[in-house]
Amino acid sequence: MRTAYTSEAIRTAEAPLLADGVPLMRRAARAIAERAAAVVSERRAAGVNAEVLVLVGGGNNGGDGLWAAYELADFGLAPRVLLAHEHPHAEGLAAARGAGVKIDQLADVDDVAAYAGRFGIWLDALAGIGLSGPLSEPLAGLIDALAAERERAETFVLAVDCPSGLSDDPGASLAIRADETITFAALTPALLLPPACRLIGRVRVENLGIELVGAPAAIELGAVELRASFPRARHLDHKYTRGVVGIDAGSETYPGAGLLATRAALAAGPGMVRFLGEEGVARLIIPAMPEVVTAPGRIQAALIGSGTEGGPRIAAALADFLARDIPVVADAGALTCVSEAARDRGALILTPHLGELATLLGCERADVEADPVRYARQAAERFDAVVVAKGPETVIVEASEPIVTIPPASPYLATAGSGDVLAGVLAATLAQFAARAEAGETVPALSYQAGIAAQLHASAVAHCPSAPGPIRALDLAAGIALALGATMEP
Ligand SMILES: NC(=O)C1=CN([C@@H]2O[C@H](COP(=O)(O)OP(=O)(O)OC[C@H]3O[C@@H](n4cnc5c(N)ncnc54)[C@H](OP(=O)(O)O)[C@@H]3O)[C@@H](O)[C@H]2O)[C@@H](O)CC1
Ligand SMILES: Nc1ncnc2c1ncn2[C@@H]1O[C@H](COP(=O)(O)OP(=O)(O)O)[C@@H](O)[C@H]1O
Ligand SMILES: [K+]
Repeated sequence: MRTAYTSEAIRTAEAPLLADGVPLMRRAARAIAERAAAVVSERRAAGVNAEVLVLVGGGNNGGDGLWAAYELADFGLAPRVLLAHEHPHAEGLAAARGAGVKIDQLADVDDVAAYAGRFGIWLDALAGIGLSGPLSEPLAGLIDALAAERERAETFVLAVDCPSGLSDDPGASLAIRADETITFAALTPALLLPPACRLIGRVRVENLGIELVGAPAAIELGAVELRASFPRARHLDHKYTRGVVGIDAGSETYPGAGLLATRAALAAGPGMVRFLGEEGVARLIIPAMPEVVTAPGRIQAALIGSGTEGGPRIAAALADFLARDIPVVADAGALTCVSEAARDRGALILTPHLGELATLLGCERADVEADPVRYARQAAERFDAVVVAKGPETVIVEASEPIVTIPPASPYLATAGSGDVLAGVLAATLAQFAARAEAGETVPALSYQAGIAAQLHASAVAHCPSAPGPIRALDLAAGIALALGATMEP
C-alpha cells in the first residue's frame, strides 16, 4: 500500500531531526545526484544529450538542487545551474560555487526555453512542499514555458521532491512533467492522486529516516491489500453469515446491466444474491443464473440503479433500501434520485463516473476531470455519502477517512457494462464485510471496503481471456471469481 501525507505532516515529522542537526538536505541531494548521474550514463550510452541543468528556486527545494549540483560536480559531470530566485539557499549556493559549478541568473536569460533546451537533463528544484497558494510570477511563467519546452525537446526531467508546483493539491496542473521524481520522507497527495499523479513519472521515496505519524491523507490499495483484506469463507459459515446482497438493477431499456451486475455480485462470493428489480429482468436472470433468489428477505447490502434511468420507482426503492439501515450502492439512474435531505438512514455509496459526478453537482465534466478529488469531496459532503469516482483512476472519498485510490488497470475497462460489473462487485463486497461486522469483527471503513472491491474489479482484467487486449464486460464479470480465487492461492 502506498500512502501520502500532507506537507504539514511531513514538516512536523522532519522537525525533530532538523532540530538534532541531522543533515537531511545533504542526504536528499546525494540521492538526487546519484540518480542524475545514472541518467547521464544511460543517455551517454544511448548517444543522446546528457548535459545537466539544475533549476533552482528560493527555498530548501532549491537548496537540495544546489547541493545536488555540488555532488554532480564532484562526480565530474559539470552541471549548470539556473537560479530562478533572488535569494537562493546560501550554503548550497556557496558549495556549488566552490565546486566550480557555472551559475546563471534567470534575469540574465532572454529566452529561457531556448536556454534550457540546450540541456538533455533537467533537475527540477524550483519548489517543493513549501509552496503556498497559487503559483505567482515569475515562477508560474517559468514553469509554463519550461513545461512546453520539455515536451518539444524530449528532455529528461528528474523532479526533486515533486514536479515544482505540485505538492498537496492533486488538482494543481501547472508543473513540468517529470520522467522521474525522487521524493523525501513520504508522498504528498498530489503525487498519489489524479490528475497530478500523472505528471510525476516513476517515483522513488527516499525516507531519509523521517518517521511519519498519524493517519495518511491518502492511500493507494493494490493486489496485496485485496489478498489480505477480502473476507473469506470460514468453516462454520452458513449462507446468511457470509453476506446477502440485494440487487435492483436493469430495466426494459437496459436489461444487460442487471445481468452483468448480478453476475459480478455472484462472482464476488457472497452467501446469496437476491434479485429485487424489474420482473422482465428477473426473467432473463433466472435461466442464466439459477443461484439467484428473487424472493424478498433480509439483506446486508444493496445495489440499486445500474441500467436504469431513475424515476419514481427507483427513488422509492432507494428510500426503502436506505430505511433498512444497510450500506446501499446507488449507481447510474439511482444517482438522479439521491437527495441532500435524507440523512437519517443507512450508509449511501455513490458510484458516479466523472460525467455523472458533474451532473450530480451541476457543473462541467471538464472541471471534474481536472480535479476529481475536489468534486468527489463536494459530493460526499453534500449527500453525506461515500463517493466512488470512476475515471482512469478510481478515487474514493469518505468524511474523516484517508482518500482511497486505485490505479488504472487497463484503458479497456472503459467499455459499456464495466461500471455495472463494479457496482455488483461493490455491493457484494460490502455485504460480506457487513456480515463480518454483524458477527462482531472489526471491519475497515466503507471507503477501504469499496477500494478493495475496486481493486478486485481491476484485478479481474488480467483474468479476461483477451487481456491485455480489449475486454468484454461479461468476461470481466467472470474474471472477478478467478481474480478472487487467485488471492486464495498460497
Ligand atoms: N521534508 C523533508 O523531509 C525534506 C525536505 N527537503 C526539501 O525542502 C523542501 C521544502 O523547502 P521549503 O520549505 O524551503 O520550501 P520550497 O519547497 O523550497 O518552496 C519555497 C520556494 O517556493 C516559492 N514559493 C512558495 N509559494 C509560491 C507561490 N505560490 N508562487 C511562487 N513561488 C512560491 C518561495 O518563494 P518566496 O515566497 O520565498 O519568494 C520559495 O522560493 C522540500 O520540498 C524538499 O525539497 C530536503 O532538503 C530534506 C528533507
Ligand atoms: N481510461 C481508463 N483506464 C482504466 N480504467 C478506466 C478507464 N476509464 C474508465 N475506467 C473504469 O471503467 C469503469 C467504467 O464505468 P462506467 O463508466 O460506469 O461504465 P458503464 O456505465 O458503461 O458500465 C470504471 O470502473 C472506471 O474506473
Ligand atoms: K521540485
